[in-house]
Amino acid sequence: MTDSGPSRKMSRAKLVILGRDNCGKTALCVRFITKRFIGEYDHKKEVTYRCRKTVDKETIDLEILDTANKECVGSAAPSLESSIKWGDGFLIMYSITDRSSFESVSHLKRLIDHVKQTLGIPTVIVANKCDMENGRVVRTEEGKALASDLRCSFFELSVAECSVAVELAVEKLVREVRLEYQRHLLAMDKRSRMLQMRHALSRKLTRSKTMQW
Ligand SMILES: Nc1nc2c(ncn2[C@@H]2O[C@H](COP(=O)(O)OP(=O)(O)OP(=O)(O)O)[C@@H](O)[C@H]2O)c(=O)[nH]1
Repeated sequence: MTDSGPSRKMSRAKLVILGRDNCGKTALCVRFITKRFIGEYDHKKEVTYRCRKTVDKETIDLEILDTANKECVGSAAPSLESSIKWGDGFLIMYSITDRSSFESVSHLKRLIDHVKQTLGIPTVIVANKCDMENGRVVRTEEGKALASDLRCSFFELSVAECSVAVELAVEKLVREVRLEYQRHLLAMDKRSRMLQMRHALSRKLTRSKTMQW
């Protein structure tokens, strides 16, 4: 997140896409950036995409980290933690056709809270592959309930079938990151006002002591 000068608008944000292997993370990134759905990708590499988008009439430069096949335990954990430290906002994905991907959502959310050492980090949960109704093993209600427990926004969509739904989900995350940025600025302003007041008060006290002498 960075301040773009006097207007204090957020000009950049770093988003991290998390989720079990094969849930559609790369497909979502590519869909968001190019509006295209491409069936198969190289699954081995972690990639950072850069793009400029306009959300609510404000332009923003996004860096989107597509994490590769990461679990929250074992040898991949330190690298996952460094990706989380890097990010401003998180999109956790699962596939409605893979229960283990659904089960990893809460582990990932807990890890985000732990690494960031605070609650309320902008996080959106995306249930993917809703075009595969025949293979569904996670009900929409389960996804909604989990998102509500974890206090995250929730989208069920098909990256394969709907570009607009992908845009809505990522834009929601951008809005949440912006809101957090504004909150952070307000807190900083408040802190600096308090410090100014404290300095002014201590100067006044010193002056009045000097006068007594
Ligand atoms: N039917 C359907 N298939 C999808 C959808 N999204 C992704 N896929 C397919 O799911 C498979 C995995 O997609 P990826 O985008 O590579 O998944 P990933 O999460 O990046 O996988 P890893 O790189 O292994 O972590 C590919 O064969 C995609 O074509 C979807 O909405 N519907």
